[in-house]
Amino acid sequence: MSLVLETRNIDKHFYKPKDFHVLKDISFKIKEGEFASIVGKSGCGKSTLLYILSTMDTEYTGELFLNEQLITGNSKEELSRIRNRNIGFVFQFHYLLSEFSVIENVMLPAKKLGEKSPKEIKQNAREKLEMLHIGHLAEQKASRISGGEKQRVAIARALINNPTILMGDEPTGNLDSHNSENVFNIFRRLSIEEGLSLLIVTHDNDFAQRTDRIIEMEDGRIIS
Ligand SMILES: Nc1ncnc2c1ncn2[C@@H]1O[C@H](COP(=O)(O)OP(=O)(O)OP(=O)(O)O)[C@@H](O)[C@H]1O
Repeated sequence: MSLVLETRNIDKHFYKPKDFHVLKDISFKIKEGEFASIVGKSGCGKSTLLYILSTMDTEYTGELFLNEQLITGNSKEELSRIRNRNIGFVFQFHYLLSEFSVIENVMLPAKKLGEKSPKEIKQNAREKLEMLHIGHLAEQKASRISGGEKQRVAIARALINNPTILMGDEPTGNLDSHNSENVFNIFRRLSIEEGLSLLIVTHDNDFAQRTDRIIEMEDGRIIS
């Protein structure tokens, strides 16, 4: 099975207000279709790590590979293209554009990538919404749907460019247990049926326990 993500000896310091060694020798691999979680106490470096893995932060040492290609050292423009095409994101807060319809929100990352016609993008967006059982909401304004539905729209938006990996920072952090369960089941199905890899930062122990692998962090290190 191919490797989707690999880190080799990633280290990072914050230098302001004083030198702080936030990530220490982080090395791990995520395979195709693997559903992994990152856990650890508040402040241990989970979000900082995710920011690097998502290619948004380039201020680190060590190496980051995506789909077996070294991407550390690539230009900002190249990283932006790689990110758009290969990585989907889901956050605690959905960041939908409230005045846009559901389907317009889902279409945005594909429009930004600019590789398909508007008609094709709309068709793909419809398919993603159907897959998440919210096809009937396509023409609704994003401000008019429930919190659980918004998070499903955010997942559809994250999937629109058919990424190889979906990364999440507390994607169930703002949801009740019923909607969290829904999101977990969607992620599980995506890993099994679509071969999507998932790497999810979570404080939800129940959620983490049911993923394929738990990456546990403490004080900037992986401890298990
Ligand atoms: N820009 C920054 N400059 C300096 N220190 C920072 C910066 N960003 C984060 N930190 C510090 O780095 C440490 C790790 O932060 P990070 O947000 O990665 O932790 P976390 O494990 O995601 O925490 P939480 O679970 O609360 O979200 C914290 O001590 C934080 O205060």
